[in-house]
Amino acid sequence: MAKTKLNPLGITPDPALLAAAKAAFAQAYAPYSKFHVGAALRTPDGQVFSGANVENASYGLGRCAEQSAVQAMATAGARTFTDLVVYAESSPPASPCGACRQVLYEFAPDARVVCVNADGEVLSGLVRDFLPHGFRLEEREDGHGVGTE
Ligand SMILES: O=c1ccn([C@H]2C[C@H](O)[C@@H](CO)O2)c(=O)[nH]1
Ligand SMILES: [Zn+2]
Repeated sequence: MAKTKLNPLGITPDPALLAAAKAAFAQAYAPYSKFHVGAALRTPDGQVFSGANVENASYGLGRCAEQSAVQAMATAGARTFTDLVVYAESSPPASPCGACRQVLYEFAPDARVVCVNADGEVLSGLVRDFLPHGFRLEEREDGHGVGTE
């Protein structure tokens, strides 16, 4: 596939991850924005975790789909992922917000991100492309937060 400005990785979403992201999308709780999003990621050993956006009457407490998926992964004991698919029906596809980029960067700065919509439009990049100079324990030399986890 030819690389485009929005899809520099020149990739299409993994079918299993796309199916999981669509299933999560169907469960999104977004009565305020009406903007449904589903996300699914795969760990190096092949486990798939998904999440949807979950909003709140106290708007600022809403949780994005990408963060929901990362929370599911971490809660299951997994600590990194190789691929993330984000599904929404917008054009261009939903792109992870700044907060999500930092949450993704914590666990998988080198993961591939593929954002896609119902028409198959793709927005892609590595997590580190979405968040240049991200803040991460392993990449710091000042000993910040070095612990046992
Ligand atoms: O990549 C994105 C972009 C937006 N949202 C959610 C946040 C909010 O619930 C709604 C509108 O921004 O969509 C996500 O979950 N992921
Ligand atoms: Zn977000």
